[in-house]
Amino acid sequence: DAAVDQKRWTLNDFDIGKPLGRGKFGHVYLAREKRSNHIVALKVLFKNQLKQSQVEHQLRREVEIQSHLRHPNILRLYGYFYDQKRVYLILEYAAKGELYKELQKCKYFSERRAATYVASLARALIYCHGKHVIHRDIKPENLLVGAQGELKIADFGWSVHTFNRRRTMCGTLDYLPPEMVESVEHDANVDIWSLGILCYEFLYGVPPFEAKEHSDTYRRIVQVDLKFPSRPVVSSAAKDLITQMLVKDSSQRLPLKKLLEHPWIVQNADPSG
Ligand SMILES: Nc1ncnc(NCCc2cnc(NC(=O)Nc3cccc(C(F)(F)F)c3)s2)c1Br
Repeated sequence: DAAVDQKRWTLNDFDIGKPLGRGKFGHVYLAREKRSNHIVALKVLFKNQLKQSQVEHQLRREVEIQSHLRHPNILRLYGYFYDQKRVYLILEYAAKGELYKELQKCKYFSERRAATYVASLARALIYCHGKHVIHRDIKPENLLVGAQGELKIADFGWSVHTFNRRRTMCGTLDYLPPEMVESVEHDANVDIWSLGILCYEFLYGVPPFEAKEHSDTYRRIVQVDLKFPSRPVVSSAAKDLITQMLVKDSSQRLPLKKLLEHPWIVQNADPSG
């Protein structure tokens, strides 16, 4: 493992395979490291785009944060290298791809599948918070699925160490808690809010505060305008958990450790995760 971290990688060390997906800043390819035959995902980022968006510091922070994280539900970032025009991230390959595509395909998940995902995300976030790392960008687009169907949190491009909380606005509005939307001080409890949003979206197929206009989404978030549709039918235990997570006062949100003891999780989550 040390070899992986310290080695100076170049593109010649890899055979490049099929494209896996395209992100805002560049494409991801399947790749095989020639010496070890180890299969990885290679994310290619263009330096001029990173410069234009002034996110180089975020990328450095992501690489730094990810190099200390080891958890079955967190996608590994093995290392990085760069050439004249590009930066390459060497990532763990998630064989079953992007979760949001799965959610689009089956509209919403069963309560057992949703609870299993939420429990494994809670365990990954407990691990991150234990290392003073908050992800801040938990949403379906940043979740991947491993070969055994296990969930992997990816893309720590917006994560921070809690001692230097930032107020920059992040990605889509839907997952942001009131304190970030109102851009006041925020802490690890922001990830509890986003996990609550995710749990709702896993069960209903749409995030709870979705609206046509940004301004309407903003208002619904800060007012915590939480409504549960009559279809699909969802258990009251699930609604109770979501209601305990989507609380405006971040200190009153259900702690992640308590989430793992909630009846809906205990009765529905597959312990193997
Ligand atoms: N099947 C698959 N198996 C493995 N991976 C896959 N896709 C890549 C998932 C990612 C993991 N980590 C990432 N990190 C970043 O993208 N970081 C990033 C990018 C631009 C700017 C910045 C910043 F500069 F703004 F921070 C930070 S993308 C797929 Br599909």
